[in-house]
Amino acid sequence: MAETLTPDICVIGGGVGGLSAATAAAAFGVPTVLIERDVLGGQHLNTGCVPTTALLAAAKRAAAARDSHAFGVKASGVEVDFAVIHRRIHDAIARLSPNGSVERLAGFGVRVIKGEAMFKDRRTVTVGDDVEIRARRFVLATGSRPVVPSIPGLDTGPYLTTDTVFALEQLPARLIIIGAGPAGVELAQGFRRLGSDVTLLGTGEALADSDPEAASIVLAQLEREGIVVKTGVALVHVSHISHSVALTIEIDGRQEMVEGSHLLIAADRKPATEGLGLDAARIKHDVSGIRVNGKLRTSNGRVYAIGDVAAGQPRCASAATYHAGLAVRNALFRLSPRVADSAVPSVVFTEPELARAGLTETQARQRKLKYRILRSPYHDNDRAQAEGRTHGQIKVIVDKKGTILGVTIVGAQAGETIAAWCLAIAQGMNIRAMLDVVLPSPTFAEIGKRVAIDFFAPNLTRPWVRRIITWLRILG
Ligand SMILES: Cc1cc2nc3c(=O)[nH]c(=O)nc-3n(C[C@H](O)[C@H](O)[C@H](O)COP(=O)(O)OP(=O)(O)OC[C@H]3O[C@@H](n4cnc5c(N)ncnc54)[C@H](O)[C@@H]3O)c2cc1C
Ligand SMILES: NC(=O)c1ccc[n+]([C@@H]2O[C@H](COP(=O)([O-])OP(=O)(O)OC[C@H]3O[C@@H](n4cnc5c(N)ncnc54)[C@H](O)[C@@H]3O)[C@@H](O)[C@H]2O)c1
Repeated sequence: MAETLTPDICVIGGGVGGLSAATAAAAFGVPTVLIERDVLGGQHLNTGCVPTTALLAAAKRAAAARDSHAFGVKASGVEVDFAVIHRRIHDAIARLSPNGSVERLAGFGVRVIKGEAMFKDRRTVTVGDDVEIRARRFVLATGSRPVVPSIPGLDTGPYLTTDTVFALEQLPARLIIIGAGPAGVELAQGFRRLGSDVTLLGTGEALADSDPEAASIVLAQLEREGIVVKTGVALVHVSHISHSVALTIEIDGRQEMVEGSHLLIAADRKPATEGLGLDAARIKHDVSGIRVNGKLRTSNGRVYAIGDVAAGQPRCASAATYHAGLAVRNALFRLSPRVADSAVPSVVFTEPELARAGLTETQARQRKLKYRILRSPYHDNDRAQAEGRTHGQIKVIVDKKGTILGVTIVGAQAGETIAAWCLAIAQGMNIRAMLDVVLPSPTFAEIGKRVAIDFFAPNLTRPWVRRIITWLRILG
């Protein structure tokens, strides 16, 4: 072995989780090594959140330009130049890449090693034949990879995954998307608004992890925009013919054919555990990922697993960064903070956006909690009416005393307005806090105040309240 290193912390994987863990560890002044086999930044920067957001930004402008006549603004002949959109997506990635570059990490005190990491034993990792690392603690942040479903005929021709779709330099004329989770739904709306014909296929319900009322509002909008959505389908066969693809599906016992120019698989992801030598390190794992306890510790006490590779955890960038902070604190200080299972919010960045903090109603029911639902529609909100963005609602779940358990907002800017609710849930606040706070007006955030008023409204007509008012009136 050419070199042996003995850092305090060795992080494997340089996605958003690994980068956060490595920089956090180095900020405490401890020797830190980060191993990455590909480009730094992982899914978040290269194939996930950043390119999707850049695509959706262009799509929103195209949709706004087309809809502008309703506001008395005529924008005729809206044209999409996909080459510019492609360039903007990759410019955004390039502008953000320096934040996690080898040089910047070196500046923080992180040594980056390029190559494939593999455990040799319980506390030794090798990178090829060149480097051996014996660290005090390891943080595994190797993320996940797209799963390609086994459909007869699929492998006989080309198809896209979320890893390759952002390499497209031309707009797909007729796009079939398999997978109606957040990625499939966001990309369906993005490509449709840019001019593709889009068919979105789900084997189960679309946006199945979201509140069904909220998901139906998003799906209705997708259909209004001309996206063909089919759920509960079985994928029977794929035929690649010249420059097109024909997919046979079965729906309600009937077979039908869906044709397109391109096929995008956004169906599922699997944890990236292969080739890591987990068994040599006695790290328990299965198809769902690396098994962790509530402190993100694996069956090998020296090793933590975070982000997409950790079994049973939400797969999103915010979970990966949250985990990174917890794992580093546990590894360095043995503080043992535990993962709070409702701490990680989620947002589907369609228009309307679908945002959740804390529990959904389904989760509250599964946990047999006693709860009350408060709702307020967007069409009662001043800003929503003034801007003509009235599709949506807020749904708040509170316990009997009003403690906020969960919030789902579907509507304009839901991804921004959910932030206040994330704070409220993290601090264990009561819905009264929303009544007491003064909000700027007119804002979409005011729908939160409306539900708080609804919670307390029944009290205002109670006999004892009337009696107090009567007594005070007598006293002058
Ligand atoms: C299309 C799409 C859109 C998304 N949009 C959002 C969004 O809007 N918001 C959100 O919160 N989440 C979003 N996500 C999910 C989010 O991107 C991921 O949950 C998050 O990036 C996972 O981070 P990670 O650090 O755990 O893993 P990854 O980003 O997968 O990084 C893992 C890294 O480890 C490296 N690696 C793997 N094995 C080894 C090895 N043996 N040795 C060395 N290196 C290794 C990989 O090369 C990779 O760079 C999206 C995902 C997709 C696909
Ligand atoms: N805005 C966001 O926060 C955001 C956006 C995109 C992705 N993500 C996260 O990234 C991860 C990946 O997202 P995703 O949407 O690709 O995956 P997902 O697992 O969330 O959804 C995949 C969908 O494909 C379906 N599916 C599974 N197997 C299938 C098969 N064999 N054939 C057809 N359909 C199948 C599932 O039922 C599900 O509806 C998720 O954890 C997601 O939460 C987050």
